[in-house]
Amino acid sequence: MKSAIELDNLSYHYDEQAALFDDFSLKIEAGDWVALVGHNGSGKSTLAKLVLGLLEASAGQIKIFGQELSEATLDLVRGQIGMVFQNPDNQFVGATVADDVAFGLENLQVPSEEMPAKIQAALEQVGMLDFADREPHHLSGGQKQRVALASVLALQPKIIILDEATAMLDPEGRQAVMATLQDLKERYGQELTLITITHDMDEAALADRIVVIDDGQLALDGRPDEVFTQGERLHELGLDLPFAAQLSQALRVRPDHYLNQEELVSWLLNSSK
Ligand SMILES: Nc1ncnc2c1ncn2[C@@H]1O[C@H](COP(=O)(O)OP(=O)(O)OP(=O)(O)O)[C@@H](O)[C@H]1O
Repeated sequence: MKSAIELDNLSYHYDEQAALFDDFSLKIEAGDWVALVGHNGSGKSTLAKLVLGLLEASAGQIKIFGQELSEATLDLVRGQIGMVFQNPDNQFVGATVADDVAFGLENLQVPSEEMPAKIQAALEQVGMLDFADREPHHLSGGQKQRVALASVLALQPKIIILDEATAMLDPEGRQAVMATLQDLKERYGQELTLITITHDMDEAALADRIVVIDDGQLALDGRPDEVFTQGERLHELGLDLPFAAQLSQALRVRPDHYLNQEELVSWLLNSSK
């Protein structure tokens, strides 16, 4: 099976600046949920923009499902990738939630009789169907991001990139967006590749794989349990451990083993019996 995203020996630098990426390679397999983490300015958003063809690499290749990204394939490649950004308020064009989801479909010239079903399906998948006739600007931050996700889902992308999509949300909104992503992964399985760019390690813990970038270099790469047993290295990279891992370390529960929240709760319940 072809990788969803393959970056081969990529180089990129902004204007007169030194190279941000120099001979950078990374493969993301279809159906994976990858959390891309790293301190401020490490290159995460730049990487997303390169993948979308919004920036052009000075050397190397980008392949999306085996298709090389070039001027000729740009539209095709972009059609397979949906993007949700940080600021929920900058993503709305429609007067109502339904209009907003319709906008992308209109751009794709989807016949008008097919639209209501597609809009309904997309809003249902993010739990926002009851809000179809509301004005987007009157929703909470978490609801706005779920609508932004519905607008992307309606276009049936194979890859969705969320660039710090929960950074401006309160804990409840963040939780709702993450639960929606978990539902989507369950629903679509191998058909959907998710990339979440985040500073929140509790969010990163939900992914199948965590890729840590440090000044354009691949610093760590592995499953959450592999990455979170390297607390000191993460600290050097300007990152924290998830809360459950911090607590289990403080309690000295299996120091060489990463416990997720459920495992920690079960350990605490057992040890108090
Ligand atoms: N348009 C630009 N022009 C010049 N330099 C830029 C531009 N955009 C980003 N940079 C620089 O490139 C580097 C990587 O930025 P990027 O936004 O990719 O990092 P990031 O990991 O997404 O950061 P953050 O976590 O703060 O969002 C930073 O040093 C940044 O200052």
